[in-house]
Amino acid sequence: MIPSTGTETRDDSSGLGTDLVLRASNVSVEYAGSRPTRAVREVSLELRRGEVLGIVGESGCGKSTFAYALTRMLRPPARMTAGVVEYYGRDGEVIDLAALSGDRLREFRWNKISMVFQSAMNALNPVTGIGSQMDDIFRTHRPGMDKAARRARAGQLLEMVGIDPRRLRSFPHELSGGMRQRVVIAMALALEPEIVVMDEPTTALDVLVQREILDEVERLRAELGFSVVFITHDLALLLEISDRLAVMYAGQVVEYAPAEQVATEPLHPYTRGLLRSFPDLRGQRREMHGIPGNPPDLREALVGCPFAPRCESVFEPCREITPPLRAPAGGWPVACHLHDPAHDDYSSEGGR
Ligand SMILES: Nc1ncnc2c1ncn2[C@@H]1O[C@H](COP(=O)(O)OP(=O)(O)OP(=O)(O)O)[C@@H](O)[C@H]1O
Repeated sequence: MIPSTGTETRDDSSGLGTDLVLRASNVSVEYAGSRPTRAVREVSLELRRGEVLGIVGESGCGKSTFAYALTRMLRPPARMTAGVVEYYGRDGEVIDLAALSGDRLREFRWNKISMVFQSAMNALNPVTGIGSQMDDIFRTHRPGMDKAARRARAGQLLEMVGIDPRRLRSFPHELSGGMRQRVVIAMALALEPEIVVMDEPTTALDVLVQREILDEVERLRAELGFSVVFITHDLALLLEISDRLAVMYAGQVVEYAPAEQVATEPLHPYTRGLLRSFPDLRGQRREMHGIPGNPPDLREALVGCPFAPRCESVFEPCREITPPLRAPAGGWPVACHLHDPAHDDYSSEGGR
């Protein structure tokens, strides 16, 4: 067991603590089948109190599967085949999520960690009013609350995400997509969790609504102090909202760094490719170049660097040796031979 971090300090004035709240160590997930899909491969990430950790990568690189593993929501045929996910409480308690089941797991999920998915419609029950869905959360998890208190709190939560509390009487189909997603966010925050995992929460919405909701999430995070794991394929967006960023490719983390470092000096050729694939949100126009080719089939055994077939800087070791995620001197973790001093001879010969 990893020791508790209860002695670490916290800077409450900035709202961004330095202590851990969640740690994934060497997590691997497989989808069973005649040829199993190794969707997540030995991923280790840490989430600190109050921070936004962004996870980015193209479709199919394992982001959602990892999010499900973090929240103990994997369902067969998915199975966590290795690794540990641990929650670090404020009081120094450490909980291995694998040890939770039944009521304890349900309780943990709403009280400590909650999840917001891309499709609000899937998260809401279409035949039940918003008010009664919110009421259910309190009835289940706060049995001491009476009806009036539950109703007042539900109204307060809607107001918090910018929705008129009279909407408690509405059904999901009577709300716009943006409003539904706000309702889902309000529900995720209902029990004041310490961690909110958001998987493409605004992708289905138009750009203006997306912007409003992201501003709202940022405001709430500053106010309530929860941590966010934010998953998307949109790197430009993540650079704006994240403190740190993990870039995933083929089930692995290939770069893990503070967002401003990724924005200004990305190390991995894949990260550089992603940066070139999106327009700059700060208004600078630049030509967009997608990354040619496709991510590998995760049912195949991968030899060497999984990005090598698409990499503009590929050199000798890449096709044979899988680069480990390692921080070069003065740098941050990156899985690329270009940044491994052992290969300096090759990489200086034009690899970059
Ligand atoms: N239910 C499933 N059964 C089998 N394989 C699956 C299942 N769900 C996902 N996969 C596979 O797992 C791999 C990772 O998928 P995952 O959805 O986690 O990636 P992602 O990065 O979140 O992509 P997206 O952005 O499209 O959601 C892919 O190869 C995908 O085909």
